[in-house]
Amino acid sequence: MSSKPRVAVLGARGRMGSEAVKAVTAAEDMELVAALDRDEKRETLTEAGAEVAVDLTHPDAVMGNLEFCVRNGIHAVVGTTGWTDERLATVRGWLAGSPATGVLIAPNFGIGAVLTMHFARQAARFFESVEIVELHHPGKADAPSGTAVRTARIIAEARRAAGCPPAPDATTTALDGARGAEVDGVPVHAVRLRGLVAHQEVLFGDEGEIFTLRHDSMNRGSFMPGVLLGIRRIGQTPGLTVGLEHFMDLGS
Ligand SMILES: NC(=O)C1=CN([C@@H]2O[C@H](COP(=O)(O)OP(=O)(O)OC[C@H]3O[C@@H](n4cnc5c(N)ncnc54)[C@H](OP(=O)(O)O)[C@@H]3O)[C@@H](O)[C@H]2O)C=CC1
Ligand SMILES: O=C(O)C1=N[C@H](C(=O)O)C[C@H](O)C1
Repeated sequence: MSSKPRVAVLGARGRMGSEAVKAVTAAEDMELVAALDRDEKRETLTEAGAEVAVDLTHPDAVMGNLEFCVRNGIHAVVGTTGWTDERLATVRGWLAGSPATGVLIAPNFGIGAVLTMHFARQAARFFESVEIVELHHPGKADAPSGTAVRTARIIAEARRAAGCPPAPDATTTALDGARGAEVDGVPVHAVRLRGLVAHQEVLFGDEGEIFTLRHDSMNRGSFMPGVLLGIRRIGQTPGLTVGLEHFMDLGS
């Protein structure tokens, strides 16, 4: 990769993409060479000589974009949501055919959001109960958020490893959705409200105490240090990396 990575943004007219265009343009150690949105052809990436593509599009679009990038040896920094184990396995398969290429999938670029997940992993085994509430702007396409799904999986994995029993819940009758969506055994509640940007609470409870981890992104600029970190590191990180924490030297 060049000493100044040549960067393209996909989804460049969107809420996140337009911020990323500004952030990459303002960063002195990288160069914006393409800004693509819906209906613009992916070949622009190769024509522009892009070395890193930042995908901030839509769950329906991201797989096609990534296949193109990996096939052409373009590293990818992905914020777009909609990830399942099957999708991740497909990306790993593409990368097997292009072993020098790196793909970072970051459920959340917010440094505080990554720390929330890190601390949630540590707290998970100490409390009987855990639930997640994520709160977002009403323009969001997917529910629950990718961050909430990832947080729930991290918590569930830590609780399984520690041999924790399921959280107590005496509910026998409920309206559909009243107890949220169950992600790996963790209830996740999604709020969509005008005025919000991106927020999450992880609630841990035990006899006589509640422990709450909360993160608030007040604007989309809050995600940009994480996006730039991903661009700076992905060229030296071949293969699939899931989660920005792997670039943050957090230790255990
Ligand atoms: N990881 C993180 O930290 C964050 C991740 N996100 C995620 O990023 C994604 C984008 O979010 P947001 O910016 O709010 O969404 P927006 O809808 O504002 O932006 C998405 C942009 O991508 C465009 N687009 C849709 N399909 C394609 C395509 N096939 N090729 C190129 N561009 C396309 C859209 O065009 P059109 O409007 O015409 O559909 C739009 O301009 C979501 O999945 C969201 O959850 C968001 C915030 C932070
Ligand atoms: O769509 C959003 O806005 C966000 N999407 C990501 C998610 O689904 O977790 C990250 C952040 O929550 C903002």
